[in-house]
Amino acid sequence: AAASSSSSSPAVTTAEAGEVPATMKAWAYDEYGDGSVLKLNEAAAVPDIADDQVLVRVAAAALNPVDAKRRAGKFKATDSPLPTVPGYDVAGVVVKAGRKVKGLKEGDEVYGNISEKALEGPKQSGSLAEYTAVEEKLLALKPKSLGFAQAAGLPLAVETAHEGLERAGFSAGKSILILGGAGGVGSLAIQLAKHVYGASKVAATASTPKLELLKSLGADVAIDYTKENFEDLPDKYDVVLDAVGQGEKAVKVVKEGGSVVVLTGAVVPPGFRFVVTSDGSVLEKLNPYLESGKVKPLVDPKGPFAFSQVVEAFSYLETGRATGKVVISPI
Ligand SMILES: NC(=O)C1=CN([C@@H]2O[C@H](COP(=O)(O)OP(=O)(O)OC[C@H]3O[C@@H](n4cnc5c(N)ncnc54)[C@H](OP(=O)(O)O)[C@@H]3O)[C@@H](O)[C@H]2O)C=CC1
Ligand SMILES: CC[C@H]1OC(C)=C(O)C1=O
Repeated sequence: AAASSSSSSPAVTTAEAGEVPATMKAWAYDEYGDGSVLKLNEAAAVPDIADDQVLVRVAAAALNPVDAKRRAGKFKATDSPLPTVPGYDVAGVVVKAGRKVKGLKEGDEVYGNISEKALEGPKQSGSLAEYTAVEEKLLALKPKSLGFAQAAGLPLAVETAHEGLERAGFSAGKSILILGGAGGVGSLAIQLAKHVYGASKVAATASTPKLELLKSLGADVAIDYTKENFEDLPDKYDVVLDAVGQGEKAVKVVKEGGSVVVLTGAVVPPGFRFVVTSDGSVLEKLNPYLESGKVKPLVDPKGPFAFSQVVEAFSYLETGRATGKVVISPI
């Protein structure tokens, strides 16, 4: 399921990129609810760009659980107004640049997580559309060795994994347990911990069919949660990264003075939770690892899903069984 390193032919040519229509196709919902509120709008307004933004012709997008939680109204108190075009992760081509944009130009192939704060005023017009407007600082040039679909599967998940490791003070020689190693965040957290940070030991949990995948990503120990409880095993870790919602169990296996980073669900001391901040400079920092294939995006083999299949793609994501990222491509 690991991404191929070949770059797929872009869905958007630079020539096409030069012509910006007034309307576009976009998936949207005007009320909170389950997947049935999602409708394909054939004539949505192409978003305007601010001075510090670029307009991206979307080639690929990826789904995140936060898209589904947001659509369910879980974050309505701090959400942007309805109607919403969902989608945080984008890969595509710059077709227009605001007058304060310095580092990007028309024709650049870019990728990123378009909402700086995932829960506080996320973009109302997201990446599940033909065009989206994004601040330059949230984007990076797409790694040349990755296709648009592979690149779209990185931003929010890899930024979360990176921020979690940074907030935990993870560093070379430390041990880590990753709860949910086969998911979008977990599959990248294993790779970052092992191949970027130089972990002494990476353990991760998944169900039986995914254990070999965890090892292929860099895990030294793959724990089958359908057969044993990690909290009953003798091993303790410098850091535990919880991408499942097992914060109360996670604290039982952290070493004295260690860190428990919780991405979702209950938090008990010494655990802490954070919400990812989008930052293009993190993608730039990781670029050598991504270009070389030392860190690979994992695109769930059930995809990439066609743009017309977004509802089906969300249904699959919401089973909680996705392996890596659910990607929508081409758009
Ligand atoms: N705080 C923040 O900023 C962020 C929070 N999150 C949250 O983190 C969580 C994970 O996100 P993401 O990785 O994108 O999710 P995914 O949908 O990609 O996770 C799916 C994976 O979870 C695994 N999984 C499910 N249950 C368990 C379990 N009990 N033990 C081990 N693995 C399990 C599945 O493996 P299997 O089939 O083997 O069970 C599957 O491969 C979500 O709740 C998300 O909302 C994500 C990003 C940012
Ligand atoms: C409270 C964590 C929330 O924020 C993101 C980005 C998720 O996926 C969540 O569940």
